[in-house]
Amino acid sequence: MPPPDFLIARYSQQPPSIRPHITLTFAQSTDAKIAAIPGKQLILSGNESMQMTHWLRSMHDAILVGIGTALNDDPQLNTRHLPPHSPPHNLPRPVILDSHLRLSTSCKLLNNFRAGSGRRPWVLSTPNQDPSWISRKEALKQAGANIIEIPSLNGISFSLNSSPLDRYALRSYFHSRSSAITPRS
Ligand SMILES: NC(=O)C1=CN([C@@H]2O[C@H](COP(=O)(O)OP(=O)(O)OC[C@H]3O[C@@H](n4cnc5c(N)ncnc54)[C@H](O)[C@@H]3O)[C@@H](O)[C@H]2O)C=CC1
Ligand SMILES: Nc1nc(O)c(N)c(N[C@@H]2O[C@H](COP(=O)(O)O)[C@@H](O)[C@H]2O)n1
Repeated sequence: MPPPDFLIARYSQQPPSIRPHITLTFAQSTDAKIAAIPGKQLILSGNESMQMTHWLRSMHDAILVGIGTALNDDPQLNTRHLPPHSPPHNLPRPVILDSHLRLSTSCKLLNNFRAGSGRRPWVLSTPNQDPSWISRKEALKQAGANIIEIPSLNGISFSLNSSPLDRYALRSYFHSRSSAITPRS
């Protein structure tokens, strides 16, 4: 089964050659909320909407979330709601913004990677000489994460003209929006 026509029409265009193609998505309640109480994942999407999200995931190179989302939701960021297909649907590369390397070594993203059912997660962090940061870096690498160190003062900048992801040849990414990550033009 292919993706719905309206998604094919929108996403079959080649991504622009200079800037990456970014899709920003979030599910919102009728009273404009995207999250509930801390520590609890809030499922807002119904079945059809969730399936559309998974089609979108299959059509992007990567999916970007903040560490707050990774810790709160322990997400999988895969395409498991799509009908089985041969060859398998494209899985987006999970990319986590995590300056202090708080990601758990036993999170589902790393478990799925080690089980062969998910891509290796990329953790974008800020280099640090603190021994505890270095030891967390080693533990996460051991668990399968690719730690990408990006010097920054006030958080990793995602200016549309020079995203750190450009350097890693990700031409499209799917940005699951939380409250904290906002794109700058
Ligand atoms: N309804 C929906 O569609 C979605 C809801 N959510 C919800 O959002 C909540 C999590 O939100 P938050 O923790 O506020 O946001 P978040 O998931 O973006 O995490 C915030 C943290 O990410 C890191 N971060 C973000 N941008 C960064 C940057 N440019 N450079 C370096 N580090 C950066 C910082 O450590 C920051 O404190 C969860 O409850 C989750 O369920 C998340 C995604 C989609
Ligand atoms: N499409 C959509 N609908 C909702 O109701 C949601 N809460 C989200 N959240 C995003 O999806 C991630 C969970 O992914 P998995 O189901 O574990 O694959 C979550 O972390 C948010 O980024 N999305």
